[in-house]
Amino acid sequence: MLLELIATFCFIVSCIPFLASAVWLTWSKRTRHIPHIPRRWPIVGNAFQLSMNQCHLVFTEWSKRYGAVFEVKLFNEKIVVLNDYNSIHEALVQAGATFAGRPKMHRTDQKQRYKKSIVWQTYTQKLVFLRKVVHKSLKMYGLGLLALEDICRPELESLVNRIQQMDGTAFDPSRIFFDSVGNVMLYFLVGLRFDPDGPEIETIRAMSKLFNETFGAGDGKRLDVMPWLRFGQNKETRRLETALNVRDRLWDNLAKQYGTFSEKSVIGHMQSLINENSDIDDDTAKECFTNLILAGVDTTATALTCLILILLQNQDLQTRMQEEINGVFPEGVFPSLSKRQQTPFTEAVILELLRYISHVPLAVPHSTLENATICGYHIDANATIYINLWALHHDECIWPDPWKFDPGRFLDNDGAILSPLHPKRKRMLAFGAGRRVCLGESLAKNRLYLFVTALLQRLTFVPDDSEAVPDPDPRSYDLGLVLHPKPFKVKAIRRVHDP
Ligand code: HEM
Repeated sequence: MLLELIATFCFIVSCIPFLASAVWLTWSKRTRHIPHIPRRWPIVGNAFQLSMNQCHLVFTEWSKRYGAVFEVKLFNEKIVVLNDYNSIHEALVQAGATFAGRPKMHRTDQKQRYKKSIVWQTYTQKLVFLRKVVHKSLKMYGLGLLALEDICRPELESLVNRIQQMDGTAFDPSRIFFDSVGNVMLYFLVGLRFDPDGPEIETIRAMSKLFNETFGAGDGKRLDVMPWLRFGQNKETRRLETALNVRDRLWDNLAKQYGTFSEKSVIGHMQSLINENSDIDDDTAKECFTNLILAGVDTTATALTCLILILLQNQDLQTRMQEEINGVFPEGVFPSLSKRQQTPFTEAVILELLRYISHVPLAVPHSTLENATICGYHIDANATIYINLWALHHDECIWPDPWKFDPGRFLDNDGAILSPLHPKRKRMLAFGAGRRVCLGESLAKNRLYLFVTALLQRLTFVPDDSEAVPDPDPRSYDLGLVLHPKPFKVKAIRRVHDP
């Protein structure tokens, strides 16, 4: 008996080191510390290693060396960057409630914009309410397919006419697309259309450029991480002030001219709630107007511009799209969303365009609302999180030869478009995912389709021989909130259809 007791005791004692190391291993696995980008300097952190204007490219390179989840330090701010599907999906979808915040930033503190905005507000009851209001009015007003077609048709007729009247002279496509997409958006938002050569569209174009430069993850970020910049007169501070002043002037002029907007429009609907809901005031309506104009115009107009740039280098692709489009929408038949399934190649081109250019490369910064774990790494509450959609969309494990523009990635062997549940489609997250997913996803996809089909149905785009066409490879684009290709000109030839 005594011997048995001694043997049991010895057995237990000998197990202790094994048990202790098992507990330690499990614990340390669960609470692994996020890899830091090495060579952090005192005070500046990794700032010298990070070229701000190309930070999406640098992050992607770092992810190959340090793993899909890492932390970078810019002065006082620590940013966790998520670079692959597993980490991004875990944060945005599986732990969506925890990662739905927005970080506090000096740039969005101005005039307390972060309390009024959809894009910059953290995850509050008010944000949820504003998202619902916008979603409901977009749906009621125009997301019905026929209504969207009705709204786009006059704009597209006018766009194609404007281009045809140029009679083969070269023009800047980004400008002319901005006008038309802008007018569709203005109609949704305030129920008005404006003369493309008039002051309103001109102001919106200027405002869009300023906001793109000011609020992107690139250069504009300096104002958040280098606090001393806020006190002097420098490029960044002046640009932020000008951006907000231009925006205020536009809003005041519209208010003076039109008062409140049609209740059927998104912002008019919001204005009608001002007396009912103490959370909504005129500043909230103005801020949401700004958010939606900026998020809804530049993104789509730039995608169209990039497509034209890609087609200039790839005339076979253009011809194949035109043949498909004309087979379903012959001359005189306005393209219709109900026939989208009959144009799988065009659909695949649009999906590949959104993957290839990934023109909102780092989404909008997120933040954690509580302590969290991603891929086994501990992340503190209130951490800033960058979602590197650029890295996800150019990940060779998902997209072999990622720098090749290949619509075939989204087609099956029979030439049909892959189902939205196909692993490839699920890994294309151009609009983000989860609680902060882009509010305009359906609108953007449907509108892009109508613009692409209406343009190629009647026009062929060819290079302007007098100027070199810039590289369509998105690695050469300029970073703001949205990536933009270098400016270029194009010629359009009116298509002559077979009788
Ligand atoms: C090709 C076109 C577009 C692309 C690629 C795009 C992409 C994105 C992305 C990546 C985000 C950030 C998601 C995140 O924070 O994780 C976003 C947010 C947003 N987008 Fe879009 N977008 C497009 C068009 C539009 C349009 C047409 C609208 C107008 C209704 C719109 C309104 C918004 C808004 C309001 C947000 C902020 C949502 C929030 O913070 O809760 N976007 N978009």
